[in-house]
Amino acid sequence: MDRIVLELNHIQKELGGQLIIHDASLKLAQGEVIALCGGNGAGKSTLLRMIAGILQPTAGEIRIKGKTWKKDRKEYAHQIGYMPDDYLFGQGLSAEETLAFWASLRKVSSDRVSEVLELVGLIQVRKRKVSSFSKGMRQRLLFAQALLAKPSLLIMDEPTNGLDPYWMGSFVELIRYVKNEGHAIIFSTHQLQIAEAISDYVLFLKEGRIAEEGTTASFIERYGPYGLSAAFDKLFAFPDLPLLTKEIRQP
Ligand SMILES: Nc1ncnc2c1ncn2[C@@H]1O[C@H](COP(=O)(O)OP(=O)(O)OP(=O)(O)O)[C@@H](O)[C@H]1O
Repeated sequence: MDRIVLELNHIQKELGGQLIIHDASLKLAQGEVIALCGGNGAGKSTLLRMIAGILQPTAGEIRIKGKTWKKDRKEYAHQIGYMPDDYLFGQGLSAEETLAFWASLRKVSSDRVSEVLELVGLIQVRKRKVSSFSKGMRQRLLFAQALLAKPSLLIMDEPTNGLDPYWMGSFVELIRYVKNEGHAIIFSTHQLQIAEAISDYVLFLKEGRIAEEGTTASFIERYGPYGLSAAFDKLFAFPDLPLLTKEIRQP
């Protein structure tokens, strides 16, 4: 059986007359997690939006379980759960009403709404208006909507942004659970410790190109015990600025 869920073949994206993504190729199988890392403006969100079908590549092809957005839009969209990096919620709705609305669009049962509210720890506050939620609570609600239809492919743009240490740890546990259920996951993050904790494979994007890639173990082999953060420093540090973080990290 073919376990490949997501396939990118030589993707390019031009925006505003500029090439934002140069040539990205990757494969992601069932039960695998890929972390997209890189500096600000590297192209992570653009790449994830293309996978989610929100943007179309200028060149190259994206397949999800063999389907393309162009030819099989419905089947393609059906496989995806997408958590954007920012979202403006309907201000008058409660958490439960918000999820129930998304669930009805995706023909998901109300039992599943309660299940995901429980998973992300919002069941007690489900009747509260989303407008009263903190950033971290809104992130958890966005995560819950992405999980609603038990997608084959979970796409998340900076999912741990705004989470406190408790929910950060819980998020790691949740992703491990979702991974063990056989879902494929691709997400972007600036938090290298999160990439290290949950991903099988890490891609560093720099100026729209895949600058480094490999398993976290392979980063340790190549860059020493600080693996991903040493790779990040090499790829993205400004040579004229002192690397204070390095000193802080030294025991
Ligand atoms: N609609 C657009 N028109 C022109 N340029 C764009 C557009 N959207 C994004 N860009 C540019 O594309 C580049 C990549 O942006 P993107 O948001 O994908 O980066 P990112 O890696 O997600 O960054 P960050 O970590 O800061 O969120 C940036 O230089 C950005 O200015």
